Amino acid sequence: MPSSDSTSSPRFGEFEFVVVSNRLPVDRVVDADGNPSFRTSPGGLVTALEPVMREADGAWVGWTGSPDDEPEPFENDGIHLIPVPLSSDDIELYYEGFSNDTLWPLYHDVIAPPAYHREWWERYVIVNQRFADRAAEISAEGGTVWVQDYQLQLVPRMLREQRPDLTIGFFNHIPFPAYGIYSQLPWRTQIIEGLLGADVIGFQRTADAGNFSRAVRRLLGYQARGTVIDVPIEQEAEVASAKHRISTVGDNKLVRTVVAKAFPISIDAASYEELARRPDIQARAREIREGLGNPAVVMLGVDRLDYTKGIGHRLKAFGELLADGTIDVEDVTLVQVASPSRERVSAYQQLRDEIELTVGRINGDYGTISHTAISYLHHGYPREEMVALYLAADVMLVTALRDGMNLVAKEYVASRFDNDGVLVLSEFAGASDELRTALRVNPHDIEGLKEAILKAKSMPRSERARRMRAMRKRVQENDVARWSSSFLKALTTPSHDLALPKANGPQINGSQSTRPQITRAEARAEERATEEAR
Ligand SMILES: O=P(O)(O)OC[C@H]1O[C@H](O[C@H]2O[C@H](CO)[C@@H](O)[C@H](O)[C@H]2O)[C@H](O)[C@@H](O)[C@@H]1O
Ligand SMILES: O=c1ccn([C@@H]2O[C@H](COP(=O)(O)OP(=O)(O)O)[C@@H](O)[C@H]2O)c(=O)[nH]1
Repeated sequence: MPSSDSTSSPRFGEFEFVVVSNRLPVDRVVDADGNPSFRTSPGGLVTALEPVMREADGAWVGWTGSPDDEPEPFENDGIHLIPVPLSSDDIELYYEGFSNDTLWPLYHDVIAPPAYHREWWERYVIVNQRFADRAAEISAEGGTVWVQDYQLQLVPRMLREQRPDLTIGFFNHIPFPAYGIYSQLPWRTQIIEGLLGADVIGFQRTADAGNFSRAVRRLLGYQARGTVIDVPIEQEAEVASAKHRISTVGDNKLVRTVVAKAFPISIDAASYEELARRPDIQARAREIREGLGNPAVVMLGVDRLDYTKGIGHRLKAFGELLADGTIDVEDVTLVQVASPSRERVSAYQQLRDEIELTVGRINGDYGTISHTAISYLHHGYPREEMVALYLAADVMLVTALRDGMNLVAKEYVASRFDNDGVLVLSEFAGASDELRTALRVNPHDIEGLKEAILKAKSMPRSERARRMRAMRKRVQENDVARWSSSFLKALTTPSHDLALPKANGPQINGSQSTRPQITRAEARAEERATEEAR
């Protein structure tokens, strides 16, 4: 595999295409003799990027998931994996602290209070620099780097400072909050500046992209019209190396154009359908129902045990329906998978206690010897078991209070090749922008949630099929391969071709500027559309 030799300090690495994410897409496996090794984990992102990776001989930079682990770069399934070490202190301060106890609650509309600690921020900067240095070291001249998610928001700028020759993309998998919330962050300007190092910044929803552009206008005063933001040039080198994104505005001032736009992520829909059609998985789905005592209706929730997922609201609605006798424990069972997550962060420990107390109470109050109201599973399951659960479930409950996308909703739809099953979907999950024929709910409205659960339970077959067909079409058409290809296309397309109408712009180097002009009315219309999408 290509490697950079530190003794000769090459200016450029050899990889034309590099993905950078907090975690590498690998699982640690230990063989019979106790020897550890890594196996590529079959996530959607890997599936989507595998063909691009192979074609471009790409590399993936990230953490292996274990503290103080620094294996040599290795190759797996045609992907070069470049580990970045994180010490126990880094994990505590950068990952559990700043990423998951500051940014995560802040970006999810302060459902839980974010904690602001200068020590966490300082480590976030140090660790981001480590990821940026590694990516800078291995990227080929003029290559493309795609940075993933909120843990690494400073990487784009850090990378550009070292390597202005690179084309840099960033995708934010979680929401970007409204300015009134975002502005709490003591380091709000540094984060925005970090992100603006990218050429294209992708968000899950149009509303997220709008929130980001407004934050840029408020904090930095840069022009942000439509999906294009003008960023003043800082380095001469940028002008030569990023020609297709350089433009002039106002008094012949040079700017670099940055696109901030929605690219809703998806799943490898075909692979879910393939699994769902397998006889052994269908047999497992029947076995699951039998194991539950063959209730007339099986409801399902699948979430990381996270306060953003609205598990408590779902349990409250379900418990009240049992309490008022509208549903009967003999007829309806709720299976709740709550996979362990971020277990050292106190908000997550507290949530686990609350949820498990509630489940225990509901089961104690309404369960019978032969029927349990809630089958609660604090485990993570492999994909085959997930699909069996999706097939076994008459009703899928996704009641997130705020969620970037929620892939579970899309996986349920992709698995239901029988055009059956009802999806109850929170309007606060990114998926609700696309899955318009789901039963959409506001999870804070417990009465509304109860009504939706009852409606789902008794929905006629023809209506279930009509709604499911429309959602399946959407998920099949907009799968994860489309997501990655549309993002990468945006990254290599001049910004004016992406979003804005053509107009007569100023001249640069004797040629037409790449920066088109839009009228005030067009800018206002774009703002209105963004507000409406929210
Ligand atoms: O790595 P962890 O701390 O264990 O957390 C798991 C991942 O959770 C987040 O997922 C988000 O991305 C999904 C795909 O785009 C999206 O559907 C979901 O709504 C988001 O919450 C997180 O963004 C990842 O970085 C974590 O690895
Ligand atoms: O026991 C489990 C629970 C969840 N998942 C997967 O974890 C992902 C969860 O993604 P989502 O976007 O719904 O939420 P996130 O956890 O990323 O916030 C989905 O692909 C699920 O199939 C899984 O493989 N096993």
